[in-house]
Amino acid sequence: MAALGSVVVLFLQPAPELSHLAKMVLRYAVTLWLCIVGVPHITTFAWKHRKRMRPWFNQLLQMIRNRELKLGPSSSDISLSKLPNAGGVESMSSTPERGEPNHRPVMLAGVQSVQSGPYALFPPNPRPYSSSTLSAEQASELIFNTVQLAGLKMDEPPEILSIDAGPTLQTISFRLPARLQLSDLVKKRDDLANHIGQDQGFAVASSAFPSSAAFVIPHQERAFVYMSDLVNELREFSKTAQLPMVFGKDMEGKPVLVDLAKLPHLLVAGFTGSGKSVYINGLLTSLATTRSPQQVKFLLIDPKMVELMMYTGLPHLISPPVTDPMRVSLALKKIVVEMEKRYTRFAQVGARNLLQYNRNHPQEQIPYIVTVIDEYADLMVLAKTDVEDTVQRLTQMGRAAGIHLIMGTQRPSVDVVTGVIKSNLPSRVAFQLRSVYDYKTVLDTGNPHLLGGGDGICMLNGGGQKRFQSAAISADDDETTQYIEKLKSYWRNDMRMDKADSEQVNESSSVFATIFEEVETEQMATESVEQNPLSEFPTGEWADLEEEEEPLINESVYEQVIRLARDHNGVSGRLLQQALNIDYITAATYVDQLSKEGKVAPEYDPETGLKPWLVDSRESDEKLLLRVQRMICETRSTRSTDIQQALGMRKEKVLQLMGQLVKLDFLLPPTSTKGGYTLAWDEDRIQSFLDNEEE
Ligand SMILES: Nc1ncnc2c1ncn2[C@@H]1O[C@H](COP(=O)(O)OP(=O)(O)OP(=O)(O)O)[C@@H](O)[C@H]1O
Repeated sequence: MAALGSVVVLFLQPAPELSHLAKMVLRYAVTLWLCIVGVPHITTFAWKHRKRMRPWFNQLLQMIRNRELKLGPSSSDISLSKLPNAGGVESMSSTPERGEPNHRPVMLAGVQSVQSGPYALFPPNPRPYSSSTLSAEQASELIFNTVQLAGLKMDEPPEILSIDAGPTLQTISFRLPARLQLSDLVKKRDDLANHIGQDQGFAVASSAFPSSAAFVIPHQERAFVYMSDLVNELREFSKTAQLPMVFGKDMEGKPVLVDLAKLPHLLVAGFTGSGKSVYINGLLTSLATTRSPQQVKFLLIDPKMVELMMYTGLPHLISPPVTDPMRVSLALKKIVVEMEKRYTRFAQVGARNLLQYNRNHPQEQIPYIVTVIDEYADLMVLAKTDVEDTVQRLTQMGRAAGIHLIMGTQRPSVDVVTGVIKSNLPSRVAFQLRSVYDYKTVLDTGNPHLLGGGDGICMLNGGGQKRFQSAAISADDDETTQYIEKLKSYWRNDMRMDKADSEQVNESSSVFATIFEEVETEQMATESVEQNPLSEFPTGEWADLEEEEEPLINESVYEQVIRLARDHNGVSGRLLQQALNIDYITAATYVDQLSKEGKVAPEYDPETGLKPWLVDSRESDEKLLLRVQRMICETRSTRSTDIQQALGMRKEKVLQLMGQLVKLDFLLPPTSTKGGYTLAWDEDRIQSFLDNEEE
C-alpha cells in the first residue's frame, strides 16, 4: 500500500519534499518485496529447473570468458587442444569462435585494422565467417542418440559443458553418466563416427571437466582461414619472434603463430592433396612479409619443379629455386660451408650466436637462412648418406648460426623419415597421411583421423600435439600467384630505394653470388639481373667471409682416398672422415673430385651407402678390352649402351675401348652418324676366341 501511495504521489508531482519522501518509501518497499518474495521465488524456480538451465549457464560463462560480453580477460580457458607452450608457439585469443547456440555465424577475421607495407598485400577473405556450430540442445540430442545407437547406455540427454569451435572442427564436452566411461566411447569410436555420419575427422577425446568426455565433430561446411585473417596477430608476433610464421587456427579458433628460430627446424609430412604446399606457402610468405631480404634469405629446393618455382625473383632468395636433384647435395653442402664460416666469424668476435652477433654489429647484419626442401624423399633415393649427413649437421649446429631447415615429404615411411632425420627434427607437422604407420613414424601416435585440405597436427620440440587448420593465402590459385608477384614487386621496389640511398653498391661483393655460383643452373644464368637479388644485395661483412677458400685437393691425401675407394669398392664422405680423420667439408670435396673424374658413380648406392667404384678405373685397359670383346662375342651385339650397363662402365670408356677394338680389326667402325659398330670377325673366329677364353 505504501509503495502504491508513493507512485501516486510521484505521478501527481507535488512539492519537492513530498516527492523525495515518496521516492524513499518506494525504494524501501521494492527492496523489501525482493527480499521477502522475489529472491526465494527465483531461487526455488532455478533449483527446480537446474538441469535444463545448466547448459545455458555454462554458455553464459563461456561468453564471459571469451570476452564477448566484454567482462574482462579470461583466466581459465578450458580446451582440449590446450598444450604446454612448446617451441615458441603462440596461441592468441583475440578472435575466438565459441559455440553459438543459434547457428549464427561468428565473425572469423574480426575487425581488420588498416594494414600497410607487405602486410596489406594478402588477399582479403571473401567469406570471413566460421561455420555455424551446434547449439547446446542440438549437441545434447545428437550425443544422446549417437551413444544409444552405438549400443551404449545413456538414460537422458547429457549435460553440455562447453562447445569450442575452430574453423574445421567443433569440440563438444559433455558430462558422462555414472555408468559410462570415456574408454567405452573410445572403443566404440568407429560406430559413433558412423552414426554421426563423420567417418573421417570424428574423434572421442578427454575433456578438461571432471567426469566428462568430448566429441570432436567436423563442421558440415568448413571455414577457410586466410593469411589476411591473421595479419594483425602476425604483425604483433613479429615484434618478439625472430622468424615469425603463421600456422593457422587451432581447435578453438585461436591463431597459432610459431617462431622458427625456436623450433629450430621443421619436418612437414602430408600425403598428396593434404595441404602441405599451401601450408609451406603460408610459412614462406609470413617470413617474407615480416622480414626484409636483408634480414632473411631463402634457399628453395624444389626437385619436382612445381611448388616453389613461383618464388623465382623474390629478393629473399639466395639463388633461383634449385631443381636439379644432382645439385641439391652441393647446395646443401654450400649451406654447411656457410654455417662453418659463420662459426669462425662468431669465434673471432666472441659472439655466441647470430642474434648476439647482429646485436653487437648493427652495421654488419648477417641474415638468417631458411632452407626449404619441398620433397626430400626423392633426394634420399639419390643420395641418402649425403642428405642425412648434411641434415644432421645443419640440424645439430644450424640454430646458433641462424640457419634453419624446413623439410617436406609426401612419403614419411621409415626409409625416408629415418632414425637420423627423426632424432634431429623433433618439431614436426603432419597433414593427412596414407596409413597409420606413417602417422606413427611422424607423430609417434596412431591415426588422428585428419581431414585433409590443411587439417594438421603439430608437435613442436617434442612437446604435446596441437591440431590446427592451416592458413592459406587464397582459395583461388590465380589470386595466390598474383599475390606472390605483388610481394616480389614490393621488395624489389624497396631494394631499389635502398640502392638509390646507398652509394656503396658493389655487385661482386655479394657473398651468395659466389657461394651459389656452382649451384646455379643454365636457367639461372639466363635470369635477368633484376630477377637475381644476389647482385643487388651486397653486405660488406659477408664479402670478408666469402674470401675463405674451399679445401684444396692434396695429392698425397687424394692417393689415399683413391686407395680407400678402390679397397671398399666405393666411397662416401663418412668413410673418408672416419678413415682419414678429416672434416666433413674436406671429405665431401674429395668425394666430389672422384665423381668428377668418373672414378666413382655420381650416385650413392642405397644398399651400401657408398658411391660405387667404377669398374673401368679398377681394372687395367687390357683386362677391360678383353671383357668387352668377350661380351660382344657371347652376345653377338655391339650396342655400346648394353656393354655400358652390363659391365658398369662409363660411356666414354666403352667408346674408347671400341675404338681400340676397331684398330685390332675386331670391329668395323660406324658407316653413318646414326649407325653403330659391326662385328668384323666371322663365326669361326668368334667361336675359337670363346673356346680359347674358356681354356
Ligand atoms: N589451408 C587450407 N585451407 C583450405 N583448403 C586447403 C588448405 N590447404 C589445402 N587446401 C586444399 O587442398 C588442395 C591441395 O593442397 P596442396 O596443394 O597444398 O596439397 P599438397 O599436400 O601439397 O599436395 P602435393 O604434395 O601433391 O602438392 C588445395 O588446392 C586446396 O583446395
